[in-house]
Amino acid sequence: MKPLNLILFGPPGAGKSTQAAYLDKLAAIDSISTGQRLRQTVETGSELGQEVAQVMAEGRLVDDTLMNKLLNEWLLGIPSEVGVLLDGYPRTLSQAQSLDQLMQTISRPLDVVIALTLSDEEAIRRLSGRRICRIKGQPDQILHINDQAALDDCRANGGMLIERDDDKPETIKRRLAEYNAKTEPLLQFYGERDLLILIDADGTPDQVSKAIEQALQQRFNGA
Ligand SMILES: Nc1ncnc2c1ncn2[C@@H]1O[C@H](COP(=O)(O)OP(=O)(O)O)[C@@H](O)[C@H]1O
Repeated sequence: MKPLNLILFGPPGAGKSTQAAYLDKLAAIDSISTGQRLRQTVETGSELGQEVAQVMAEGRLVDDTLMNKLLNEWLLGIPSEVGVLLDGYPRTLSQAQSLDQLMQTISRPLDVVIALTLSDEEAIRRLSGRRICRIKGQPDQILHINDQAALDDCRANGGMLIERDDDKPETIKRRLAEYNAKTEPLLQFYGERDLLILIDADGTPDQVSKAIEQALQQRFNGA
């Protein structure tokens, strides 16, 4: 498949990071996961990191001006011959407008927007039981506390189980509310330009990946 420039939308818990990792392998794409990059900024302990940590822990959105500036830097860091997948950006109309401008300036047109859809109930179930298994020297694995085999496997490999600061019940509600109020309206913004593909995310990661792959094949290879 040709290098694509795409946006992956979806409410918290829809499985954006899991699908981004899958799409990374499918095509020549580098992904920018804003949540992940912001958490790295927090880990540096810098002044900016401390500010961001507070906003994230409350489930609010980081300020648009700052986000737009960071995104510009991150996007410019991606070689022009590979595509880009944006996971977690844009999240507001101001961010979408800023992205349009930047993509035009650097001649990197947006090819498609994939929106994962999931009910609030299922998102809450997933997020409140979500844990990260961290094993030294390996990429983080996401698992659910109901998955005993995955928990045992993580412990047996010397992994540490971590709950994200923003996966607390009150914060989850706030994040979903932010998504529904500020981000979901962007679907119309992209739908009007005929860039939007909706994918039901209420399935296993494999089922969702297959649905995405099929939709992309149909759109770009006419399969
Ligand atoms: N584009 C963005 N604009 C503003 N805040 C953002 C953006 N991307 C990430 N964040 C911050 O990082 C948090 C975590 O984002 P992310 O890891 O994508 O999780 P999720 O989408 O599951 O809530 C958000 O709740 C928000 O505080």
